[in-house]
Amino acid sequence: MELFTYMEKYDYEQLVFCQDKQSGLKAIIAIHDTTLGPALGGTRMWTYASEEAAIEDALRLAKGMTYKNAAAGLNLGGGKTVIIGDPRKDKSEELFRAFGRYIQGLNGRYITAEDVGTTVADMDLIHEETDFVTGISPAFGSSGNPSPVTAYGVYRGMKAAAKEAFGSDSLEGKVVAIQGVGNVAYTLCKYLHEEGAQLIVTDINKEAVNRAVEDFGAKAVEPDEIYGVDCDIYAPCALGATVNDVTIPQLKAKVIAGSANNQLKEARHGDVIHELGIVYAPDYVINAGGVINVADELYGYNQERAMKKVELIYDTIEKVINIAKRDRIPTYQAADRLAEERIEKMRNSRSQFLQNGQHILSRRNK
Ligand SMILES: NC(=O)c1ccc[n+]([C@@H]2O[C@H](COP(=O)([O-])OP(=O)(O)OC[C@H]3O[C@@H](n4cnc5c(N)ncnc54)[C@H](O)[C@@H]3O)[C@@H](O)[C@H]2O)c1
Ligand SMILES: CC(C)C[C@H](N)C(=O)O
Repeated sequence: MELFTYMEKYDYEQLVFCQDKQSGLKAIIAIHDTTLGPALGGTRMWTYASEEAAIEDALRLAKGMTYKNAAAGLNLGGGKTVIIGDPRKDKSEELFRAFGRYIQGLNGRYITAEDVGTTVADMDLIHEETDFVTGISPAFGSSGNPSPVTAYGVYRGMKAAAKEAFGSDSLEGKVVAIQGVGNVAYTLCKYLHEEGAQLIVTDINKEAVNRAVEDFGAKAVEPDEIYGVDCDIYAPCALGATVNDVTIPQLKAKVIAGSANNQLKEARHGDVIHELGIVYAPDYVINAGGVINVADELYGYNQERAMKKVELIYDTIEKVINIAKRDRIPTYQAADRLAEERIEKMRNSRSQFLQNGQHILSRRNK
């Protein structure tokens, strides 16, 4: 990959390579856009097939955070880190503290949090070296694990999408097919069960499936059966790219609404489901609950205030659907339009983030 050509094409600001021999740290911090404020995005720890694959992932995820944060109405830009390593074997205090020092070196241009492969305990170690980390333990007055809050946002967004598809936002009696019942989807199942939805679940982890069956009376199916089940709503909550040429012809759902990042394998799959009349709740809009929650730490964390903001994902999904109808475009394009318009409108107020030398983060700890 010609890095500068790529960065110029998609307008990335900065790419930081971090190497620490003693701890084994190899990390890439990608900062896509700080027009709206400092770049906030999680740290993913993963065993990548190659260094190029890790760089590509960091770049792609960072740009996704620019759009997620903008569409969520946050005054934050987009960035992301990937740490190359196996989260089951390669974690250590030295590694996360070394990483924390690199973040500190960016002096607030980038703020991190959890992502796939990292936990609250890891964020606490990073916090030993820097204040530019969120999703740390409630013991520090912070917000902790973002997953349950992400689930609440997905639940709210699913209701808004259901309203468009079925004429009512009630999920009572609706059949929801959930792919992956991990951290986010377990709590999502709880909300759906409480509202009287019927659940069909799958996971490659049998324990996770059994828990959903026992706790919420869910019906279990094999992983490759989930796409073709009779259901009203398909909720991808495991991997990306599950809306593709192979799965779309199997889908019976009228709504796609789940937590996974990058659900459409390619943009054109968003066009195909639009043509089929499926209401798609764009992934980065519906799964913004976690980032909205951790971002509230920057103002001194208040759970009630954060949950109120997350509740508004319902309204944002409605707004996206209305833009899609108004402009006769698929919802994934409408979401991009919403995010890009906000960034453009705010571009001129950029200097205000450093007005009188005051950074947005100076509000923290007050
Ligand atoms: N945790 C958050 O706050 C958050 C925020 C935004 C987006 N997301 C996205 O939501 C998704 C779920 O996140 P999570 O934190 O719940 O992760 P998780 O790892 O706890 O859960 C994912 C589950 O999917 C299962 N899975 C993996 N491959 C599968 C397959 N082929 N078929 C069926 N199940 C499979 C795993 O066994 C696991 O139980 C991820 O894509 C993540 O990027 C999470
Ligand atoms: C900042 C994090 C809580 C963000 C989360 N990992 C996401 O993809 O939205």
